[in-house]
Amino acid sequence: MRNKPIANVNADLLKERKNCSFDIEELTNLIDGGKNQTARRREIENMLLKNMPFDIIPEECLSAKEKYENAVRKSVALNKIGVELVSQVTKAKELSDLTLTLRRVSDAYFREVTPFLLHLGMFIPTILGQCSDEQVAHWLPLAMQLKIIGTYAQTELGHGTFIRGLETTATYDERTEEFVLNSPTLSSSKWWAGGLGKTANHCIVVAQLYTKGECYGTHPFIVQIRDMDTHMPLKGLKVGEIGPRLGFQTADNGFLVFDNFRIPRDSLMMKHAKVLKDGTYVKIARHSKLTYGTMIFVRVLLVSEMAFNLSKAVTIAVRYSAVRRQSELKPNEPEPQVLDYLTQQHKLFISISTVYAFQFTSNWLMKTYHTVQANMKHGNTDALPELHALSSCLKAICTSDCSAAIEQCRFACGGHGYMISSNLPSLYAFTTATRTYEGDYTVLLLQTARFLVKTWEQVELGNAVTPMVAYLARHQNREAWDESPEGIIRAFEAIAAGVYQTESVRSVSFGQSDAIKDVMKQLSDLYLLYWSLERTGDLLTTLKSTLGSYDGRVYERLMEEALKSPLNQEPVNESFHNEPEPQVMDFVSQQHKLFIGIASYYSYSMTALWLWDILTKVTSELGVGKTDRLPESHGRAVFMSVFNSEMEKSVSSLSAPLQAVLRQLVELYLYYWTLEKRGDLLLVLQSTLGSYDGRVYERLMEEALKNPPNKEPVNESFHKYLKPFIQGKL
Ligand SMILES: CCCCCCCCCC/C=C\CCCCCCCC(=O)SCCNC(=O)CCNC(=O)[C@H](O)C(C)(C)COP(=O)(O)OP(=O)(O)OC[C@H]1O[C@@H](n2cnc3c(N)ncnc32)[C@H](O)[C@@H]1OP(=O)(O)O
Ligand SMILES: Cc1cc2nc3c(=O)[nH]c(=O)nc-3n(C[C@H](O)[C@H](O)[C@H](O)COP(=O)(O)OP(=O)(O)OC[C@H]3O[C@@H](n4cnc5c(N)ncnc54)[C@H](O)[C@@H]3O)c2cc1C
Repeated sequence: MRNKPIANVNADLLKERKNCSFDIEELTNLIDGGKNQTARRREIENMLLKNMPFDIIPEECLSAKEKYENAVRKSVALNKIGVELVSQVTKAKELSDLTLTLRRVSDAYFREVTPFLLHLGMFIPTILGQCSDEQVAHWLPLAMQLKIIGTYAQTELGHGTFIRGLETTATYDERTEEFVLNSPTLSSSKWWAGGLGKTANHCIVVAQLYTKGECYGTHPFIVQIRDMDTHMPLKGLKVGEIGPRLGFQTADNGFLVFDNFRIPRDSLMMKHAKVLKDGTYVKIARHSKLTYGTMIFVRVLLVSEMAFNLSKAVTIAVRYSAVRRQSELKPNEPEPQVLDYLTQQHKLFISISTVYAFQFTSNWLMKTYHTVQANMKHGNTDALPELHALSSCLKAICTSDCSAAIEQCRFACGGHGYMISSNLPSLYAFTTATRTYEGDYTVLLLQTARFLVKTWEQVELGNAVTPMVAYLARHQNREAWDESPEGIIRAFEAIAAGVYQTESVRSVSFGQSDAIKDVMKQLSDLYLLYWSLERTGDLLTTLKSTLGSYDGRVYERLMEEALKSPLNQEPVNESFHNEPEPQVMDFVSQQHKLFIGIASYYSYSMTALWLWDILTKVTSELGVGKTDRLPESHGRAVFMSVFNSEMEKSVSSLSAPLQAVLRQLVELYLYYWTLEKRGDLLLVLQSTLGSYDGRVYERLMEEALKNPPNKEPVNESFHKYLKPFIQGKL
């Protein structure tokens, strides 16, 4: 399909392609993983092109409800083909290649994401990773053939990061051999699960397991949540869509609240722990964190997801930069392509290199993941902590870098890059979420730091550490290395850079032509040089700080530095004899403090008047006394208003300079209290998160309930597409 010549190609693009120093097909094969894989991908693309419904109206022009229904329509058509293709596969490797190809190609049909993303990305992997063999045999075929549609509900209104703090309870009732699910508080409402709002009929629920009066911590349960025929939510639970968000608009992220909702005993996913009929808890896992396994898997997946998303963004930006011409550099000559500007290349080339850094590292990380999994099957969990640390830091960095790089690509496309139709805003909205979900950036980096500190302790004790962190031992020389946060950050940057360089060299060392090797080498060098320049500060061996020295001799160093000061080279400065002492007003730093205050005063006085209107409105709308701060605000408002109007009346007979000073006093009063009481004014922020009273969860839930998709219990796309599809009638 793509290798056929296309008519009417822009002349500048053609020229750029002709200038290419290597065979594009060869690089395509490298990216796909070989010639056969390229051929297979094209075959699947052609099949989808023939069979997939395209958008008639662009997705972005539809209402939220229409967007969702359109996404279901396309997902069902795509999954029909996917299920058919999967059923023809016999080998595990073929299945993983096919899944990856489908994942990549399917993206072409969605501006946003499919409501089935969680089914594919987390529901199926959790069945594989958390179910006993018998449970896998039951659930996996149903899930693979999409007879059931699932999602993964771990996060709650009150907790996403701190999993041990989840509040949903699953209490075993040995009389009926059931677990009883409850959401004891508002903050325990499940929140965020993709596909939960409208699409899924099953859900993995992570809850605190109680049996025989004891709590055994969080465990995953597989739970049916909607009737398979009517799609109505089952009795004992409340489920809905959480409301509009930055991206993921077609993923129907949902909430779920349990009220004594009963599920059979074998709903507990029993690979790592089980509860016997009589309620006895049996631990099977050799490592307490194996129930977190799906998260590790998805973090590994996300590295390649980021490579893919950035590759799309940078392809868009590079092609457009070849087409776009701007500014007359020489009179009567054509304007140059923006791609020719060095500053434009600076924006784009690092993204290209980053794509390859991510993709090579991702291939390596996935192999490492499978090796660790294979070892764990034989009971060896030794490598799990390192895999957790590695997947955490690589996930954190690549998601963060990827969304920043996509923003650069958007900047590189000027105003047109801001159009939804450029796809750059959607790519950004999708990738910036990845920095938060599946483990927040900071939190995951802290997990890695924890591992590195522990490893460092082992190095200090002279114990052996794994090859990946062996460089810590090599760098025991204090001059080159230290255990400061900067040192730790430097350490994991070294890991990432090291993997990229070795993996890219290994991947291009056979088969590939010299031309490809040259380009890969250049990209690799660019990546390393770019980041060493970006992080020059971290790479400095001394911190140039009296306070941060390794040996902690803070006071000695402060004194040594003080003694070096030129002022200390003479016992009495000549100004003592000759110059008058300056007024503090003459110090620039003092003027800075004062003049900013004066300038701010003028600008804020305008703002204060504006805020005043709002404050009055808020006070009257909410009613005095509704919160304990409102009476105070009211009193303050009366003072302000009386002072303002009374002063105005009385100053008219005074001289102009005095009038001006008194007016300034009024404004100062308003300004002072506006700043002092800005917390109260937050009432105008229109934010569920930033309200003055801090009723965050209540407001999130209130807003979610106002959400139009929640006005109908079952969306019509269920009857039109989902039901016929699930029942094999489509
Ligand atoms: C037709 C088309 C075809 C399509 C094909 C399908 C392909 C689809 C691909 C799509 C790709 C992706 C899409 C996915 C979409 C996902 C959407 C988002 C989903 C979610 O967000 S789900 C929710 C995720 N939530 C989180 O990630 C929560 C983050 N929090 C945590 O992970 C943990 O709570 C914690 C921060 C790690 C802390 O945990 P805890 O308090 O229990 O632990 P401690 O800090 O006290 O540490 C104790 C000890 O445990 C070690 N440890 C922690 N975690 C792990 C782990 N995961 N594994 C191993 N060990 C772990 C930690 O290191 C400590 O060890 P130590 O004591 O130091 O030895
Ligand atoms: C688009 C999207 C889709 C999602 N899909 C799902 C889904 O399908 N299923 C699901 O279960 N969840 C899902 N989530 C939820 C997601 O996993 C959580 O939002 C994520 O894990 C972060 O947790 P949090 O929201 O509680 O953030 P918080 O932990 O509240 O983070 C807030 C701030 O506190 C900081 N912080 C928190 N803890 C610490 C700490 N220990 N040390 C230092 N700083 C800290 C963070 O760095 C951050 O700056 C989704 C989220 C999004 C945005």
